[in-house]
Amino acid sequence: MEEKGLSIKAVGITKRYSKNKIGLQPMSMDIKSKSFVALMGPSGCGKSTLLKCLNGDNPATYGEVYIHGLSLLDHYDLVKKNIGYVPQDDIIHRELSVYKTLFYSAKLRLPDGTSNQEIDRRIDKVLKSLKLDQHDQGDTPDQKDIKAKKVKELSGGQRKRISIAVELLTEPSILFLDEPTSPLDPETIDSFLNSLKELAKEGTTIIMVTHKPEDLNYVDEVVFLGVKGHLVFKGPPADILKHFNVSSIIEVYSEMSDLKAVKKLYQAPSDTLPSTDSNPKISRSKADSSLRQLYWLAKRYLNIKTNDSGNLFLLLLQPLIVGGLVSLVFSEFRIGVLFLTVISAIWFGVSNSAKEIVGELPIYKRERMYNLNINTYILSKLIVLALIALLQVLIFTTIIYFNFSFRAVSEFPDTYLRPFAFSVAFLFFISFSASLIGLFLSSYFSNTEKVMTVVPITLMPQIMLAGVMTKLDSRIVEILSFFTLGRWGTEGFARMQDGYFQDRDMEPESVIIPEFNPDGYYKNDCKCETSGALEQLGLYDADLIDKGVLIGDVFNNQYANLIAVGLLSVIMYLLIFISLNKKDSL
Ligand SMILES: Nc1ncnc2c1ncn2[C@@H]1O[C@H](COP(=O)(O)OP(=O)(O)OP(=O)(O)O)[C@@H](O)[C@H]1O
Repeated sequence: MEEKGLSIKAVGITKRYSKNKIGLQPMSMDIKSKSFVALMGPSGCGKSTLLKCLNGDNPATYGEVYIHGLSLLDHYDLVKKNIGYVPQDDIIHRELSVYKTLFYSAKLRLPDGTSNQEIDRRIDKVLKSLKLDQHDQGDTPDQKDIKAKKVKELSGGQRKRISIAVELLTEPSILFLDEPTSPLDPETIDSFLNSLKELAKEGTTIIMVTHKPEDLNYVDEVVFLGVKGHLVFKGPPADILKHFNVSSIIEVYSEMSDLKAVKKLYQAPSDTLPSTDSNPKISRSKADSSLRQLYWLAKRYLNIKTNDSGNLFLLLLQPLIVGGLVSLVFSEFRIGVLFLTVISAIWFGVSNSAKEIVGELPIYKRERMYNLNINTYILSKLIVLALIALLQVLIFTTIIYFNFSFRAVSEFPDTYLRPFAFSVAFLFFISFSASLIGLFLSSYFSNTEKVMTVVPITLMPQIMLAGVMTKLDSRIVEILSFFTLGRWGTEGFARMQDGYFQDRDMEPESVIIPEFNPDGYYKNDCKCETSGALEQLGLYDADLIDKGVLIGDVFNNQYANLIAVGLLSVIMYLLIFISLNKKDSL
């Protein structure tokens, strides 16, 4: 299949989406090395679909694509590093500086052991080749070098070029660009397309989706698709008007939006189709070195978080506000304080993580195509989110601890949140586990709005099934509560508080959180045995234990709570993995 001078050979490729929806009609094409190709056609005709079939992002249902003579499906792990791809969305983080964006991408993509000097050399080279090393017009000499600017300070066109620069760092032999000129003004388009033209001359084959007729002045070839994924033209730009017998590209667009006209000009493949069997999914190899990748992913993520100082400030303000409110609302230490402490820890975890994957989905997908390992990606998120959760829980617990040690229940002066270090550790575990819930939502849904709609729905059961609002007295409700952190967290935290006092052999009347009724607190002489925090939760319906639905003794210890939270975390981790894995190839 090796054919000299060819970068891409597509043989009888066809794309069908689910429900047999047509993506591409059968087509074949050869794309020569070092050529600059424009891919055009009316909206929705299948340009992005063709691009994704050629680069492996979403492979063809039937037919074969060969990259430098190697089958894309059979040798994906070999050929993927020759491919650069910038989808329609930017594939860079807005909070990082341009230099850090390129530096981390190089660390994540280039082979282990590439020196920092080599990385700097490549960064300078790609910035120069995309003409990003020059100051903007009107810049004063003391204005920031582009490398020091944050991505969010750049114009749309500059951002697009930085996305391309990320791809060029690995010196790919083929570059796929999906509508790179859309956000550019005419003057910038000229310098941008000239720089792509030079890149092609130097050896990079470029396939670029575009809607702009002017872009044809810069390319060597045009591939034109008509509606419903029909190939209708492939040739030099100078021939296109003659081929369609029209006087402007706009007329080509209007003709090729009509299915009848399209069918007349459709270029069906002449080659024998290699197979009519459905293509298998592309298999992706593991990362080069998972530990090294984990280090750079976590470092980049931490850098993104610390660079976004406004958001970091709000994250740390949360425990101050919520802790302050709990202190304000409760005049004494009651079961409600324990409950709200646990619910706050859950809230911190879920809200910190809910946007973290969905918000960078195009970046994740692109890096996954290249060499990203799903486990290292999830772990890198968890490391940084754990750090944030620890800080939040520490601030929150400190507020609760000091406030209620001053304002313990008047008749029971020993009653306030303790022991401090264990409380922080336990709440951190709950918050960390809640981060996994947030990450799961973030990995499952395809946009941030959906995730934010679902977050409150996820939190409600944590509140309702914790056994504080009401006794869990039906079998189904009790069983449902097993799947919430609210239940295991509140119960475990209550048990920890009770245990502390029991271990200290304190006077019975100082048992933590005396039960409150409208006439005051139960005193030792009438109700001391049921005055523990755990007893006040509506959990463990004795009836259900009698009937054998619950195994009372097994659940009745602190470890059971920790194990339950641990198990929920493992389930959540697996769900995140499955959701991310499903995004690989649609
Ligand atoms: N993942 C998908 N599942 C189902 N249908 C899809 C999917 N992606 C694209 N399509 C459909 O395939 C057709 C071609 O879409 P595609 O995005 O390739 O067109 P396009 O020419 O790139 O459009 P535009 O110029 O608007 O970007 C459209 O009808 C689109 O709705």
